[in-house]
Amino acid sequence: MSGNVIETWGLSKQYDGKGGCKEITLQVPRGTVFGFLGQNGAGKSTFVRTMLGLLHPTEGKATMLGQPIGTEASRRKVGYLPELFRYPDWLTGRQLLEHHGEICGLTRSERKRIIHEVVERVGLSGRVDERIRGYSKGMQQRIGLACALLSDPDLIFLDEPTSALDPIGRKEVRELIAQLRDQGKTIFLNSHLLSEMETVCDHVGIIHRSELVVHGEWRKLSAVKPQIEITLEQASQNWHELLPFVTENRLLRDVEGQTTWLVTLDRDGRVPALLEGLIASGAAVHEVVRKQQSLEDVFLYWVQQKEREAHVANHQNHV
Ligand SMILES: Nc1ncnc2c1ncn2[C@@H]1O[C@H](COP(=O)(O)OP(=O)(O)OP(=O)(O)O)[C@@H](O)[C@H]1O
Repeated sequence: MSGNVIETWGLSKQYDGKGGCKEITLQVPRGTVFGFLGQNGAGKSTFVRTMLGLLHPTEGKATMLGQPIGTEASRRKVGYLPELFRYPDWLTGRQLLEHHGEICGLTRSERKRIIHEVVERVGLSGRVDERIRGYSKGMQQRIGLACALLSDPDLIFLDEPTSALDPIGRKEVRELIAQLRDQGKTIFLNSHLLSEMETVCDHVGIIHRSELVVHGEWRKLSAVKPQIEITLEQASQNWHELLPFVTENRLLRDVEGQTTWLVTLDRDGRVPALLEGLIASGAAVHEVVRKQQSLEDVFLYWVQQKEREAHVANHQNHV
């Protein structure tokens, strides 16, 4: 098996030729937390459900843990927490886990040990013998997470795992995800909460209008549009016009003769030329700070890029 736990080649699942996900070619490396990002209706759930064999692809192929999707072997070491799944609420948390454990093929003694462990892990100790009917949304999400972990999976799909949790619960789930990754597990995470994804994900894939726009280590993807915060004195009014690689500039502060600008460069590696150009124009450079882009910046950049490409293609088709 390669170092990738998920590999897809032109995988599509469309509904009457529309929507869903289209021609997705993607690799998810083992031992990573992979964030799958997209707006509502972008195609995230369709992709996950197709990988899990719950939907049949309309085109392309894919493997999970080295096995073709749709087979029992591909799902054997996979856990899945669907978004806001409704569990039979007359059961207690423990009864639900017992049922899931049986389905996973765990023996009675394995169930006893593993249920104890996962309940501790998801922070439900002391509440597991209560009926699910009385659980808050956050507790229901925790019991769902416990179900997803029962079979000690190597690959875990979590669909919006923290949407119903309070800030402390979210932090606990982030820590749990990091622990699972440290044990060598791979976590495939669907979430709209980009600020949360940013702290926990190493790799991301961005899906827009059913198509994968880009995927990889998100901090490398952020290098596409470097931004610098720079503080100057005696800068000429039009300093940025003299430097063609400065694609955008915004005055952030003007304090006691020093102006601070947010400068966007056309590509990486331009900072020495920026400084040379500024000094040659007579400006004194007081401070240069590289701005780390947020995952939201990265997401918006790629989605807007995709929209621009679609607009140009549409325009050309109409000429
Ligand atoms: N059963 C279906 N029949 C027809 N169209 C569908 C079906 N399921 C999803 N779609 C369409 O496919 C597209 C992708 O939907 P999907 O649920 O995969 O998106 P998503 O990214 O998971 O959205 P969300 O974040 O809102 O859950 C949408 O346009 C949706 O309307």
